[in-house]
Amino acid sequence: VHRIKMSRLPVMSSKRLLPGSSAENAQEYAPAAKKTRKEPEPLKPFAAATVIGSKRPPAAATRAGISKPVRGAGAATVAAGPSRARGGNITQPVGPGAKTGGAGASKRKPWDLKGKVTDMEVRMRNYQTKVKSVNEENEVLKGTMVQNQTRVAEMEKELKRQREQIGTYEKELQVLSGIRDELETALGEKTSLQKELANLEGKYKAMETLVDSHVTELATLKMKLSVEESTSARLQGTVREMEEEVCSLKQTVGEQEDELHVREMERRRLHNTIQELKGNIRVFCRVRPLVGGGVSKHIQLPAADNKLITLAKTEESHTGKTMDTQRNYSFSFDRVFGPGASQQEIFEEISLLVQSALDGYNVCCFAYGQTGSGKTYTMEGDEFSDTRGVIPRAVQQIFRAAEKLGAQGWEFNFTASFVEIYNESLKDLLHTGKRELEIRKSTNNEVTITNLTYEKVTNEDQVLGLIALANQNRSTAQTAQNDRSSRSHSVFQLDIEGVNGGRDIKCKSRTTLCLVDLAGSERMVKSQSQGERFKEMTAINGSLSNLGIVISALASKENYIPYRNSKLTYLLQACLGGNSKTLMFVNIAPEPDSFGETLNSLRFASKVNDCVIGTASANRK
Ligand SMILES: Nc1ncnc2c1ncn2[C@@H]1O[C@H](COP(=O)(O)OP(=O)(O)OP(=O)(O)O)[C@@H](O)[C@H]1O
Repeated sequence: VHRIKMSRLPVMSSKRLLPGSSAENAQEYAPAAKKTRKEPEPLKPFAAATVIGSKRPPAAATRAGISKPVRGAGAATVAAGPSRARGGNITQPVGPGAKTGGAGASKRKPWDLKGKVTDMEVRMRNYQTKVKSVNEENEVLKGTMVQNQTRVAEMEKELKRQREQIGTYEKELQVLSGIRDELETALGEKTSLQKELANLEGKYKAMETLVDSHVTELATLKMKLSVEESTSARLQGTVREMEEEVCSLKQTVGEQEDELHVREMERRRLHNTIQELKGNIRVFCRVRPLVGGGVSKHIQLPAADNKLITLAKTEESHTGKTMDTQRNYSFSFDRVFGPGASQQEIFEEISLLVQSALDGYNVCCFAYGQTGSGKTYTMEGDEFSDTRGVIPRAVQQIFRAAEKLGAQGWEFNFTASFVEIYNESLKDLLHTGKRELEIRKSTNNEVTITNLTYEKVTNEDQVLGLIALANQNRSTAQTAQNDRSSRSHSVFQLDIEGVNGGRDIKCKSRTTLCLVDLAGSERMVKSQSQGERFKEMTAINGSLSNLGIVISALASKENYIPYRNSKLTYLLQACLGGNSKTLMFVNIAPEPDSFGETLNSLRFASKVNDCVIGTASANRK
């Protein structure tokens, strides 16, 4: 308030004051008037502070100056008023004094120079005091400035340190950011691991449940086991008893096996004796039924005897004066089968002979007779079980008997072959291509054919398959040449090799079961036979008559047996010798117009029947 009043004073006084003094007053107070309108300068407060409390510590003033310079200045300026007011002789004379002085100056008489000088001296002293105070303020400010400069230097140092610190922090921050990234990755991993853990925990729980159930099961099983163990202990006792029993039974079985073997050997001996008594070559006669049914008048088969057959022929009187005469031709064979005999009946008679093949004897069975007399039917038969012929039945019997003998320690190997002899040349019926076949005789008198298929067989079905193949190959050849099968011999051979290694005596046998379907035996009618037919007939007749010759040579124990005169006898020599059992079927056609051929066949068969070929001995080593 005082300052405002003071600032207005020079303005008012300028109009009133004398030119000389008013200029000084104007210079003195004009800045003060400006100061009230302008913002206070920064250093003012310090001056004011120094004036108000010069005894106050400079630090407080410094702090005030640094922190709030503008406001402080304001406060200091306001505070300066009273201090000046309290200054006594400055304010009093300037305020009221101004009024007074002004009034005094204006009231001083122009001549009152002394008064004016006094006023001027008062003013002068005021100014001096003010200058002194300003100088003191200046000194304080200088000190403060030095302090501030030191402070600024410190601050700069601090700033620099802070910056370095910031740099360090930034680096640390970078490191920390890296660590943060790692942490984030680790966190991600942690999350996935937590999930996995949760999953595993679930599984673990499931496993625990499973384990619990297994533990329960185990407990149950343990209980069962203990029960079983006690049962087992009981059973072990029983087993021991049974083992002892089995031991004694084994001993008994061994003894019985030995006995069985002795009996088996005895059976074989007796079987052979029976065969010998029956003759090593036997002839069965079989009469085919008439094609249209009915009974044949010229063939008589006495009902009481199944060994006789009589052919009756009525001869007309040439002159007509005498009665017609009847000639009977009677033949006796080991067995005669009438037209009603079944395939089964036929086989029963020869099954004993087939058994001989397993007992170590060569066996040969062949069918002789004119074309259409029933040779193929007898040997092969039809494919149905009831009408099956000798070959399939013999094969079945052989394999069944071999299986039974297997229980007594016998092991058998079988080899099958099927060959056709046509026009004195050989054909492999188990092979479709053409091959050069040659009959060879080894040093140990074994007869083999070079290039022939010898098929290893282990069961009946395999053999039947081979027979079917042979028939197929034979019928193919038949289509090329009419009625070829009637004009060729077919020879089925089953080589049997048996070993009994289980006993002290090693029994080994090698035999052949030979089943032959001969060519038609009808004689050659010279006028009708020409070219190929003539050649065929010559070959057939030659081989069949040589068969007869060989058999009678064997019967009369001649030194030389002409086996090599025909392929048939050469091939069958092992089965026709003294070491074999031979069965011949003579097949008869019942038609009257076959009378001549029938008589011829029966005569041939009768000759064979009369032969007694030496005693056969088993092929055992
Ligand atoms: N005992 C029989 N019972 C019924 N039918 C038979 C009998 N014997 C033969 N036959 C029939 O007579 C016909 C001629 O028989 P088969 O073919 O066996 O004579 P084959 O002597 O073998 O003649 P080939 O010399 O031409 O071969 C055939 O149809 C056959 O089925």
